[in-house]
Amino acid sequence: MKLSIIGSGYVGTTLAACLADVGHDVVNVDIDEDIVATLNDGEAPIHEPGLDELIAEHAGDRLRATTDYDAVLDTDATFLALPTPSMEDGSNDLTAMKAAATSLGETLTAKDDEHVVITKSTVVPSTTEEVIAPRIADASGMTVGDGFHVAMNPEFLREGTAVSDFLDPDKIVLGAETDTAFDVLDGIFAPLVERANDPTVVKTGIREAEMIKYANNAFLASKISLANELANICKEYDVDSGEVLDAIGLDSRIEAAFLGAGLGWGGSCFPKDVAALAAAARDKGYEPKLLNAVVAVNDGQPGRMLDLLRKRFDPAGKRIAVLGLSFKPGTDDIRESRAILLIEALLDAGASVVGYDPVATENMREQFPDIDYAQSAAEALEGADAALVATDWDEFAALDDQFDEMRQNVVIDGRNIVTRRDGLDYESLV
Ligand SMILES: NC(=O)c1ccc[n+]([C@@H]2O[C@H](COP(=O)([O-])OP(=O)(O)OC[C@H]3O[C@@H](n4cnc5c(N)ncnc54)[C@H](O)[C@@H]3O)[C@@H](O)[C@H]2O)c1
Ligand SMILES: O=c1ccn([C@@H]2O[C@H](COP(=O)(O)OP(=O)(O)O[C@H]3O[C@H](CO)[C@@H](O)[C@H](O)[C@H]3O)[C@@H](O)[C@H]2O)c(=O)[nH]1
Repeated sequence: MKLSIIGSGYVGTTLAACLADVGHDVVNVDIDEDIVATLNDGEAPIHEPGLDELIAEHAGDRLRATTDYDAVLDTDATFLALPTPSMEDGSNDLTAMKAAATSLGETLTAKDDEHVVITKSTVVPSTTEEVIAPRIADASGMTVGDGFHVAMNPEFLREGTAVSDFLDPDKIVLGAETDTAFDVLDGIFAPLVERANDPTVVKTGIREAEMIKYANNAFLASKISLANELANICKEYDVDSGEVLDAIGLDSRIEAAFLGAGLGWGGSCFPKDVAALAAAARDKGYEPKLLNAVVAVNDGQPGRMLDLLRKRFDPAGKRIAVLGLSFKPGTDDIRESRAILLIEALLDAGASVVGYDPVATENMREQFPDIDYAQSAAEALEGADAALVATDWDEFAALDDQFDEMRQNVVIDGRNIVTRRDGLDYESLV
């Protein structure tokens, strides 16, 4: 099939490369000329394992990029993969979605055959039908179901494993209200389903598809917060929370994934999506009590880590190494990274901070240009009074005599990853 994708960030680029790989002709439309040029040069505009290879293979053939919306005219369907960031009250900022819907509608006036517009972005229930579809209708002069159709296909990929998550998903959720839309969605995903490891295809309504995405992320974030709360209680009773969480994860009704206790969840999705779902609930007069608590537990973890440091000494005037700056291992993304909160708190307390991360240093330097950055964990530890471990990069598990170069031997582990050794004043957050 011929497909267009508006927005070529983490999701749009992965979607484009993977859909080209399963055999479709794909064009990416983005307002960012640099991203378009990078894609047309056969390179990935973002850092994701396997993405460079797919783009190098298909660019100039089944995959191209442009800033010109007219490219959608030669396609059967368009995905909207635009950002939906948080506004002050947590609700979605739909500026990019609205702008893209209007541009798309204006373009579709020149199209003779029917077109299917698929929301890929994470949006609260009713957004596709009540915000996006009316804008396309107004700008195109067409009506929903006659000239164009709308659909919703939420995305569950994780950063760091985006390509493999997309090409081998647990489930594919297709939300639509018309047979035409479902037929087009079937045509798009059939070659992926055939190649993947038997994913379940969930066919549902548009609002249900929108909600499934939020429910998925809310559940995972809640699971981590519950693991953190249990681990915090374990700590009070000198109980090994790792053993407890591993054991409950063996229950097939609970499952081991996302029980990793520690500094909590960050990234571009969980904080934004839990906030948007809570804001959407409040908008309808329902106070989301459990989600509020899930956020509160998450927000509390960095402060608990600082308390463990303060138990040893006042950080004012001390040199503190923060190991790990990205929001999770395997990515250079620092959005909503817990390390940001630690660094802010340390600076507020009058400490001097040296940060180290295998790949995220340059991104953190934009946020904190005035702290020190080390080229290695060993360099960060040299002369430090304490080390705070913020991200579970594998290399931190292997640290050993590098700790000998610290001025004081305090190590507070926010991810329970450092191997215990003699001579360290080591404490895990959980
Ligand atoms: N990043 C993830 O891991 C992930 C996973 C699942 C779902 N999502 C959701 O997918 C959506 C997109 O997220 P992302 O991380 O890919 O965003 P992103 O910020 O990485 O990319 C968005 C792209 O849209 C482009 N854009 C903005 N306005 C435009 C316009 N009017 N016309 C054309 N292009 C325009 C930007 O230039 C940018 O390249 C969000 O709703 C997000 O919540 C993200
Ligand atoms: O047991 C765990 C697992 C994760 N995390 C933290 O949770 C955050 C998010 O991690 P992860 O879910 O692996 O990364 P994301 O790329 O943010 O992916 C989430 O957000 C995406 C955007 O919506 C969804 O598509 C994915 O399904 C969903 O997992 C990170 O800060 C992790 O450190 C924990 O603290 N403990």
